[in-house]
Amino acid sequence: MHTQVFTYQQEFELESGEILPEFQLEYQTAGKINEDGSNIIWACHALTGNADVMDWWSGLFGDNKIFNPDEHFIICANVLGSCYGSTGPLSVNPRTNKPYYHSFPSITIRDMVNALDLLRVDLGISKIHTLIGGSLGGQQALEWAVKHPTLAENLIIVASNAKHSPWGIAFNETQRIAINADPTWKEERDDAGINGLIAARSIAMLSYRNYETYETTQMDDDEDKVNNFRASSYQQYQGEKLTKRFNAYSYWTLSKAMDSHNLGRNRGGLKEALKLIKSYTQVIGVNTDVLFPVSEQRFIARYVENVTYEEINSTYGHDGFLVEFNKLAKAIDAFFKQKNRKKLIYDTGC
Ligand SMILES: CC(=O)SCCNC(=O)CCNC(=O)[C@H](O)C(C)(C)COP(=O)(O)OP(=O)(O)OC[C@H]1O[C@@H](n2cnc3c(N)ncnc32)[C@H](O)[C@@H]1OP(=O)(O)O
Ligand SMILES: N[C@@H](CCO)C(=O)O
Repeated sequence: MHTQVFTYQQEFELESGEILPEFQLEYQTAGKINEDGSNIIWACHALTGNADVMDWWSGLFGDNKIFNPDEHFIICANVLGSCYGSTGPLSVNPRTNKPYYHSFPSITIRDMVNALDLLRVDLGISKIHTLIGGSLGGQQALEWAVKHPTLAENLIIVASNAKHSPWGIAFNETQRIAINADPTWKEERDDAGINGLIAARSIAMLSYRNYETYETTQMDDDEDKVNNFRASSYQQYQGEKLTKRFNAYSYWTLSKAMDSHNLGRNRGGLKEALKLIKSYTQVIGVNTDVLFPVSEQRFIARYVENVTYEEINSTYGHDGFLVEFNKLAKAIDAFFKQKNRKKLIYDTGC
């Protein structure tokens, strides 16, 4: 994929009323936009993902895959607040010439989408063939489809929700409590709260997987064991692994953004907001997802007008949306082949 950076050199007002003096988004593209601009696939990434969608969603995006650079123009941008080239807490605040660190403002899913939309306009993109996202990425895609009902012809939402749940917020808060308990978190340095982040990711894994996943992958063979269990080293390993590619500030910022997600805010409620979506929509749930349970995807499907709902079976829980490539590809293929689809190509003009 081809990596580029979009810089918005004006003040950017956040939902909170706070101002970012400017921001940048790192994004990656593959393939070429066709003559009538009808082949654009825009992917939105999850919490710790990045713009390289052909890497983390390699079963769906790539040569000979359902979304491929021969047929499509594929684009994915790293979200505002993250740490893969877009403006986030470790970026230098142009007003102080120092990293933002703890002074980085709170951002919401709407702020993320407003930033993505400025990138879209800058690229002269007025219609999207398919807007797709999972988890936090699905929250962005839904928000974008509500904000601009005629932008995307197709909308694919995987393992996501219309409003973040008390259960999801509780998981996120518990992870932030772990970060806050790290004495270094109060400091102003790149790796502040890093041990807290290890604990946070370890806690998060329990919501991304489930009892059966651990039974299947982390059962010890040695029945005589009383210590050093596989499940323990797995939790340690996953926590430490994240610290090699993420920081506690972005983790905090993005988990707070996830908590903020509510399509119905200032729109007369969730049902009214979901009814605004005009895209052909496919909502996909993973049957064992305990973090974004299928009741949340069914709720979305109940109120969006042109919608199909698909549930995939997986032992992976929430992370199923990142690993069950064959099942996802099959479901998406069936969605595109649905009969009686009217041709709906929108053009918003830019
Ligand atoms: C620069 C980058 O890395 S970009 C990455 C972009 N990130 C994303 O896209 C975020 C989304 N991705 C994810 O959340 C994850 O990668 C997933 C869900 C897709 C897959 O999770 P994984 O951690 O790769 O899979 P899984 O849970 O099976 O764990 C496998 C790892 O745990 C290790 N492991 C498994 N069991 C144990 C154990 N008992 N003790 C210690 N380590 C263990 C494996 O050796 C393997 O290590 P590796 O990742 O270094 O190869
Ligand atoms: N494994 C995913 C979980 C959030 O959906 C991630 O790290 O982004």
